[in-house]
Amino acid sequence: MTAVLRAERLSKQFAKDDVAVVALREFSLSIEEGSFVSVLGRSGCGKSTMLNLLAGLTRPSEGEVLYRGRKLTGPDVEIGYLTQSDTLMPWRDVRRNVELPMEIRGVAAKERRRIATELVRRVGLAGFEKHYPRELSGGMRRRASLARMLAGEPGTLLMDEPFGALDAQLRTELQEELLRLWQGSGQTVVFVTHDIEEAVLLGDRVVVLGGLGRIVLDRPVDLPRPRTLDELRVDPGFVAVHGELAAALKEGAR
Ligand SMILES: Nc1ncnc2c1ncn2[C@@H]1O[C@H](COP(=O)(O)OP(=O)(O)OP(=O)(O)O)[C@@H](O)[C@H]1O
Repeated sequence: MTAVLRAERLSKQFAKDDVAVVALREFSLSIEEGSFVSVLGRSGCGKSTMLNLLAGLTRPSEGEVLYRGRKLTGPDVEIGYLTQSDTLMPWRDVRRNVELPMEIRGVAAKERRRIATELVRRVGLAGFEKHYPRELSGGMRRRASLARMLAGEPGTLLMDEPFGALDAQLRTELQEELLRLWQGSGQTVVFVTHDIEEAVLLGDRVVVLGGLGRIVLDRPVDLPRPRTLDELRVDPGFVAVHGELAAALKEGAR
C-alpha cells in the first residue's frame, strides 16, 4: 500500500487581534491509497484546519502536504472536499449544482444530466432536482453538496462532519450509501466526525485527535464489512474499540 496523502509536520497559526492563535502543531499523518480513515476529535481540536490544509485550501505556517508524492500548493481536482460551510451556488438548482464538476470536465450534457439525476436520487433528493439551495433544508443542502462532490469523481474525498446535522434515520441511510459508493471504488476517504459510532462504522482506521491536532490514538478497525450499527452494537469487538476511543477522546481533552 502506498500513501496517497501525507501531512508532514504541519503547523498552522492564525493572527487574531494581533495575537497568534495556534490551531495545529506539528501534525503528521500518512493516508494509504484506497483506505477509509475516520478522524475523531472534540470541537476545536483542529480537524477543519487539518482538512483545509489537506485540501490545499489554506497554506500551512510550517510543514507540507504531499499528494501522490508532490507538494500540494493549492486545490487539486483529484481531491474532493465537502466542507462544513455551504458552498452550493445559489443561482443554480440542485441538478445544475451537481452537474457543475462534470461541466468543468467537459462531460456531454445528456450524460451529465443522467449522472446528476442518479446521484441526486442516491442522496435521497429525488424530486428536488429543480429546487434552488434556498428552498432546501440545511440537511438537504448537505446532501446536494455530497452529490456534487461525488459528481467530480475525485480520487480522494475529504469530508468534514457531513452527516452531523441530519436526523438519525437519514444519517444511517447516507452512511450506508457512502459505503456502497466507496467499496470497490478505489477512492481514498478522510472522514472527520465527533461521533465514535460513526467513526468505527465507516473507517478502516480511526485517528483520534486531541488539542492542536495532537494524535492521541491511531488504530486500525478490523471489524468485517459490510457493517451495520445494529449488528456492531452487540459485537464484543466493537464494544472494545468503542471503549478505547472514548478513553482516547477523554485523554485528548486533557
Ligand atoms: N480563521 C481562523 N482564525 C482564527 N482562529 C481560527 C481560525 N480557524 C480556526 N481557528 C481556531 O483554531 C482552532 C481549531 O479550529 P478548527 O475549526 O480546526 O476545529 P475543529 O476541530 O474543526 O472544530 P469543530 O469540530 O467545532 O468544527 C480553534 O481554536 C479555532 O478557534
